[in-house]
Amino acid sequence: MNDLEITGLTHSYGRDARALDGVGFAVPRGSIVGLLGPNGSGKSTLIKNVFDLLRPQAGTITIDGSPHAAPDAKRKAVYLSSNDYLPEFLTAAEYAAMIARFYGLEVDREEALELFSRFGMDGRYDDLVEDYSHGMRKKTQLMVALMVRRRLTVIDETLNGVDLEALHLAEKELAGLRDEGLSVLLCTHDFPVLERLADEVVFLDRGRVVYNAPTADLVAEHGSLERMVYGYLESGER
Ligand SMILES: Nc1ncnc2c1ncn2[C@@H]1O[C@H](COP(=O)(O)OP(=O)(O)OP(=O)(O)O)[C@@H](O)[C@H]1O
Repeated sequence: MNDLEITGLTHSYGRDARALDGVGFAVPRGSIVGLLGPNGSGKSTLIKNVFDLLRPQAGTITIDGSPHAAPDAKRKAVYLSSNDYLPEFLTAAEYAAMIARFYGLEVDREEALELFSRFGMDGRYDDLVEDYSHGMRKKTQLMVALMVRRRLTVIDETLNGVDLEALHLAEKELAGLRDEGLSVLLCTHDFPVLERLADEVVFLDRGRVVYNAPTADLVAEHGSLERMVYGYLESGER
């Protein structure tokens, strides 16, 4: 069973070259899949298609077996965007309650406070987002996703900008989601994080999948994910 399955996904903006050109891969249930690619390779376009913010021009996307635009599919996935935009006029508690309500859930305040404390934000849960630093906003996005614990969590470079301690904790929390049988699509350029955490890696370039294999196989073949990526980019294969 796949929590996310993409086949033949194609997307062009206007008449320019295709941002996505027949992309296909899956996020198997209970796994963490890393999504890698240089700037402009199509990662954000792919994620926007998955969350129905852009319409696929060809191809299919299913979430837990349902077409991605269906309400039941949307309820099963949560998206952490690469920016740190949060409603400034809400407290984190109000923001968490609002996101939870989208999924028909209620936040357990004790659990939320405990999470905030573990992520180094003790006593800040009822403060306005307006007063948060960039890293605190990124951590808030992550913690809210951990509170709602959806079948599929898609992280678009959200971990960039959090401090080392929070990153370490985030890795443990994401591994915890996997241990519960939930899935994560983790878009990051942090090669060591992917090598530690991702079961599989998808490497995109110019809207096409270049590599899609278990991380251990890619590391065994290329020495490291970093060498795989830079080796490919420096080669004449592009
Ligand atoms: N709104 C848009 N209008 C026109 N072209 C776009 C638009 N958004 C993205 N593109 C183009 O589509 C291609 C893929 O962009 P996309 O943002 O999906 O890549 P990315 O892998 O997420 O890049 P980055 O790592 O820089 O965030 C690029 O060539 C980009 O210029």
